[in-house]
Amino acid sequence: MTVSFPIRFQELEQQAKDRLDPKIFDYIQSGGGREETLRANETSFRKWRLVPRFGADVSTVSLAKKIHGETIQSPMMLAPVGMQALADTNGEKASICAAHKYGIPFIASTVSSYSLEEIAEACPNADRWFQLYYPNDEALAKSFVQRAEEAGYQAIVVTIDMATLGHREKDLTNQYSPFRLGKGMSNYTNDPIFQSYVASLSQEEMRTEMQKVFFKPGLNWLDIQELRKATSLPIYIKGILHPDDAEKAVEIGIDGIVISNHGGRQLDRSITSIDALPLIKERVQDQLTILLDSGIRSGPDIVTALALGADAVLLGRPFIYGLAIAGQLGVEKVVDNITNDLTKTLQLMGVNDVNKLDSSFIRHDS
Ligand SMILES: Cc1cc2nc3c(=O)[nH]c(=O)nc-3n(C[C@H](O)[C@H](O)[C@H](O)COP(=O)(O)O)c2cc1C
Ligand SMILES: O=C(O)C(=O)c1ccccc1
Repeated sequence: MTVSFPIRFQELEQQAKDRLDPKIFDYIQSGGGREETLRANETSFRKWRLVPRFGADVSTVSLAKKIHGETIQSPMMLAPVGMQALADTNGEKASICAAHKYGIPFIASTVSSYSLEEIAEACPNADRWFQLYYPNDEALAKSFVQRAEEAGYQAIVVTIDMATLGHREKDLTNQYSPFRLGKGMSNYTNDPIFQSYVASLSQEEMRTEMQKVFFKPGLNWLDIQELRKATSLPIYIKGILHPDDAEKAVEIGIDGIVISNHGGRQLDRSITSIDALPLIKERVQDQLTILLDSGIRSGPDIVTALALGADAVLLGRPFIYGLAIAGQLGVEKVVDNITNDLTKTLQLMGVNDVNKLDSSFIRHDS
């Protein structure tokens, strides 16, 4: 019997669960602490209600967005997710090609299964951004950025919510650590600087060395300012939730932010992204690009984020589940389904261009 590709998120998750090793599934699905934020990510979208208007011709709907002068075909991107070979052997190489089919950017993680060069080569015309876990080593940080530039990446996304790994109860119970298994090291082992550090070390010692440079709990605004000087690529900061931090990003010439609680995987009881958005937007207005993730599952979720002032959203677990179920085709099905939902949502709201969304289309259900 062939099982049809799931439409509902719950079924997507269930089919991925059926296919994956239980510990790997738990690693992907779970959140930090008691998973309060993970749950809130979904429920807080529902506190917003859409207010449709009548009279616009919605026979066609434009989803295209301009981000830094580049057009993306719909207001979404694939979020940086590490170690995608856990879901499918082709990992990031499958996901980036799926993203390219839909004309949306793929954001490659620092801890991807394949190196940033391999990912770029898998689909050379794809829009690609590089997510940086700022290493606790200046030379390595510079080298990552330089390699991303050389491999045609169009932006750097610095993730700032990883001072330490979240206290993930499921992974701790399962005693599962992708680090211990040596996953997600390709960008390190293929780096000339990293290679010079580990030349005479055993595999085991190399893994320890990688973990040592991975976390930079002392990461601060000066580091970001230095990075600003070191590259001419647009820089995004991912993990912003406070308006003061968004304002600081503007001050030092950052191009954009990703409002994110890391899909509820880091700080439990964190504010949700959609709840953080209104005050951040009020503070920074259009001074930088605003992206948002954590809990995006449907067309109405995307419309809510855009109506409140986001320029585009990032998809995390939904596309990873698609990848686990059917590789590249699975990612395409997920993007296709969410895109169709978005199109219909806009038509039913009387909006024929995604750029026309604003706060008049939304009301808080209090
Ligand atoms: C398995 C997994 C691995 C992730 N790895 C990274 C990563 O390497 N870098 C990063 O910035 N965010 C990482 N994230 C967070 C995502 O970029 C994104 O913020 C989050 O998944 C969005 O929430 P959602 O899954 O509810 O859509 C990861 C998320 C998951 C589920
Ligand atoms: O699991 C994560 O959310 C994540 O970002 C990560 C952290 C360490 C290694 C790989 C991915």
